[in-house]
Amino acid sequence: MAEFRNLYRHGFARLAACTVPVRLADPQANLARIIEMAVVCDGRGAAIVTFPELCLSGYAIEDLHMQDALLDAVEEQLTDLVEASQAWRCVMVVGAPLRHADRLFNTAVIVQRGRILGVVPKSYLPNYREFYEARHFAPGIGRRGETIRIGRHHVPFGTDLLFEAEDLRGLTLGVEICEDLWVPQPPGTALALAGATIIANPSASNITIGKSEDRDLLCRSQSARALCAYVYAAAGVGESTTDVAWDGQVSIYEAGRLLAQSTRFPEGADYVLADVDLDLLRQERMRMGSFGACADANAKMEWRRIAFTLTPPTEDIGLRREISRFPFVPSDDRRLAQDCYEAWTIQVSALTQRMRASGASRMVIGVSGGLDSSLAVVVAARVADELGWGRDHVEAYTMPGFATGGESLGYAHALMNALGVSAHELDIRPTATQMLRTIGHPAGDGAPVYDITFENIQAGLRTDFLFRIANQKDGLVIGTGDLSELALGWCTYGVGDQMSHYNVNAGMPKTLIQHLIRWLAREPETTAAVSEILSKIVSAEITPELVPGDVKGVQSTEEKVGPYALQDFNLFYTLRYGFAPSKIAFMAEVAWRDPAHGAWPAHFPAERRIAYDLPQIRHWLEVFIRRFFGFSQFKRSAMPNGPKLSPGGSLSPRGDWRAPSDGNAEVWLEELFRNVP
Ligand SMILES: Nc1ncnc2c1ncn2[C@@H]1O[C@H](COP(=O)(O)OP(=O)(O)OC[C@H]2O[C@@H]([n+]3cccc(C(=O)O)c3)[C@H](O)[C@@H]2O)[C@@H](O)[C@H]1O
Ligand SMILES: Nc1ncnc2c1ncn2[C@@H]1O[C@H](COP(=O)(O)OP(=O)(O)OP(=O)(O)O)[C@@H](O)[C@H]1O
Ligand SMILES: NC(=O)CC[C@H](N)C(=O)O
Repeated sequence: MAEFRNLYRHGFARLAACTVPVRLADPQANLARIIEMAVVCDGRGAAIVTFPELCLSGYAIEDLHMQDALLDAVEEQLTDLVEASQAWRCVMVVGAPLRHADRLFNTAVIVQRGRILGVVPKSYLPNYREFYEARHFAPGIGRRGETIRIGRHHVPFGTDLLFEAEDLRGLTLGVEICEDLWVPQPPGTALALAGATIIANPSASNITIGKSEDRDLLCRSQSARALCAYVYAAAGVGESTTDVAWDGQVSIYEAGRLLAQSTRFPEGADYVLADVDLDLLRQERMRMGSFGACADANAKMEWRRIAFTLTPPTEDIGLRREISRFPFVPSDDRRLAQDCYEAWTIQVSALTQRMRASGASRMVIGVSGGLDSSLAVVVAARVADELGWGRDHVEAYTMPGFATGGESLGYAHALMNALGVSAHELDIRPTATQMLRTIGHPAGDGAPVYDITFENIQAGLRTDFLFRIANQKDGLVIGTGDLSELALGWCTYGVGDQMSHYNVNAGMPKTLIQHLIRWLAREPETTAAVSEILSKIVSAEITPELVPGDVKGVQSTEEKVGPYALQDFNLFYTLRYGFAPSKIAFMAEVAWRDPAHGAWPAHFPAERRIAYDLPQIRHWLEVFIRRFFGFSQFKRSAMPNGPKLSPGGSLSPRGDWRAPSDGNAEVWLEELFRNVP
């Protein structure tokens, strides 16, 4: 179990960004601080530990950089660092001034397990405003394929170095130094295109008002554009304040997302750790063919790939990374409100366009009193407003069947009335009974045989009625099935709720629908009557109501297909990143095992803040795999049009997800059974 819970086993790698107090021009004192930090970070299981620019000598020491006594001392201390590093697994990136080819370079020295793996010189030297680096250093740009001597070590030197872990898929390190990130074409871009997944930036970036935001923008955008992890370690305490000041901020980013950041102006040494997802980076690069095309266009350059063996930890060392319980739903209140607004606006604008373009004059919709059709009818009412139609152009039908509860029926009527749409009740039972009898089904004569045929006849007749009413009234049938149901195949195919003329909910995961309805209920534009009924609907149990309740209580959808919270989690990581089931299970356990850990989305009811343990996670993931890969693709391959909503993906065969309708789930099940205890 400890092995299963090890982050390295699931494609994560722990990175550290450190700032250490420097003593100006005192490499021995500085090495002592660096070693203290390395011991801490290595002990916490870090694979790569990045220190600030020129931290062995101090950055802001001006012409002292040209003193042989200092430069000799730097080399001596580096030799000591190499010795000390035999005790650790981590790769260290340490800033040092080094002499080479009759010049002085501002470099990063990459050290691991008693070996200097290479030395990367700073490509671009700032020599403007408060910076005078060109007075001391030679630019590293264009220096490739060289060897530098440090004490008795002869090691690769240049901007052409990539450091690759032989025993951890996807861990390739590239290094650039401070100003390198400020230029239009940072060396890190070429490094990433050549395969670096992690860019380390040892930096000495003095602080001025507002500069921390500028750095954040640069790091974040570089990590997004180059699809990499970006580690930024700035110099802080002890740097000379002769003319400037330092804030020692260290940060770790991944593909546009800030993973960890220290507070600024620490009093001494400080560090952050974050676990980056190497699978996510690899998957994103593989998926976005444009990344590969850009790499090909830059393929002229030659690279030296320095291999090293990491021997990552194998025990449970936790996961230093926030995994949201609801990947489709942000926890942050403002972000969630913004996402709900956007989802709602996308639905309204998409359906408005389709109504305009089709020439139809009405929307026909089945309203059950459940979540999906409630959202869809509210959208339809708003579309009627947008089109200047009057809400009577929304032909809403509630169609009680054999299992419709009084509560749902009441909600359906209340919602239709509160919205002011054309409200109808159409009892499908006589037709359904007739059909059951005609095909010789025992339920036609009242026998309690509640099988799939019994269920689907009801779902099918509702659809049949809606389509014929649409013909009769010049309307389009508005579909209600959501993304989560499509993922699970939880709908009745063809002659059933799988089909419509346009499905406004096709891109909407169930976990987001609940929040969107809560958000709509709170919106100032929503009338009190609509708001009240929406609040009731969102609190009710999710059920298709196709099987009479007196047989087995309310027919609970989640008892059958699993909690939507988990199934949306499974869907997100399967669809967006193609992660293996064992990795999804590992992440789900981190997210779900402790209700007290991590943020819940705002307004999420306290009584629903529950935990799932690994056996439950494994069980429902198996159900997901069987339904998603093994069963339901034929329903998606034939699905009607509807807008993509979430960056997590859509399931349209014309959009994010194409798959064979006659596939199977073997490879995923086998991986799950083999790798999840
Ligand atoms: N690969 C494939 N390619 C083409 N056709 C394939 C197929 N695999 C099965 N089929 C056919 O499809 C049939 C199965 O599909 P289907 O007829 O849809 O039926 P099925 O998926 O078995 O049942 C529908 C399920 O969805 C639930 N439901 C229905 C309506 C609404 C909601 C809701 O909560 O919103 C839930 C309902 O409770 C029931 O459990 C098979 O019997 C077979 O005839
Ligand atoms: N009693 C009903 N009256 C009218 N339409 C219904 C009724 N029951 C189901 N439908 C239609 O079939 C769709 C699927 O229904 P079902 O209730 O089985 O699942 P659901 O996904 O939970 O949807 P909802 O949350 O809208 O109930 C509904 O969205 C609705 O359009
Ligand atoms: N050390 C450096 O390269 C600092 C330059 C960088 N542009 C900064 O302003 O922080």
